[in-house]
Amino acid sequence: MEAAILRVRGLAAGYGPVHALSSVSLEVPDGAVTAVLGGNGAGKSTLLRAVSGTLRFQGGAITGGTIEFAGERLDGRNAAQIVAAGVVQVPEGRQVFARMSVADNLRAGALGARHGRRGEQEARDRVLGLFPVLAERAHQRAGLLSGGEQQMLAMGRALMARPRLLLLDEPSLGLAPMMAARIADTVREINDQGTAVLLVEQNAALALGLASRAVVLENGTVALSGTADELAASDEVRRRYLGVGDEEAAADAEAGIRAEHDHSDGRPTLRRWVA
Ligand SMILES: Nc1ncnc2c1ncn2[C@@H]1O[C@H](COP(=O)(O)OP(=O)(O)OP(=O)(O)O)[C@@H](O)[C@H]1O
Repeated sequence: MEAAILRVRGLAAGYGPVHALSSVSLEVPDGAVTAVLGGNGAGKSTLLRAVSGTLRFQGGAITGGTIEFAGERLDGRNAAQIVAAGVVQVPEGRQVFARMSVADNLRAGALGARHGRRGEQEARDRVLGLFPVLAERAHQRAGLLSGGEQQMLAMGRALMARPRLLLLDEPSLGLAPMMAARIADTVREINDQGTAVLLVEQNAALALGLASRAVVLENGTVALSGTADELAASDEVRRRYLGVGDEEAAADAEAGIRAEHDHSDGRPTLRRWVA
């Protein structure tokens, strides 16, 4: 496994009386895609918000533990400082600036990252290379884009800050399967270009196809962690998150996922997390 770029240790977080995360520890390797799976309310979004410093915008707070990015502590820093450090979140539901043009949304993404004009131009070239449709729609209001295009814009806006780590919250949510597959291809391309990705997804098949490692959150704690192959081979994950009931369907799902990975010996060594 590559060196970790993000290290979360014993993280606890909540919203007033609501304890959303407790004793969460995980490592995100540099340059790879790491997936976070889990059912509704498991704490996935809370984890991303804690890392990006946006928890307080939702009335939440970190109550314990540490978050370290590239050797520096992020917990205690505000959202703008965390963007400047190289971590940018694409929130669930896209949240593009609906009344602003596509071009202005992208411009807004570069604010605060302080990469200079040349850096901004390089970032824009990269974003428009990944999402040519955003160049075609540059002067259109963001609110008029389709759901898939808004997801592309939200990801493009985040990339304008030139993050080293991109946090993606449910990028496939509400999208038709073909558009979800296109978004997945782009996540792979973004990662191939050298950006580490922490991906929260309810679509476990899609997430495990993209990720090299994954964790499963249950009730605010890490229940399982391992390589994507190990998790994809786990009966528990297949039953609960891949929606696979019978053996034939299980084989199909696994074949689809394994096609994305170099599979070595095929023996799962899934680790049940002990906090
Ligand atoms: N802004 C908030 N105020 C109060 N409680 C919240 C808030 N956001 C989330 N919660 C609670 O925190 C817990 C974890 O929620 P979180 O949104 O992190 O889960 P999730 O795994 O992302 O679920 P989903 O897939 O439904 O978004 C849940 O009990 C949820 O009700």
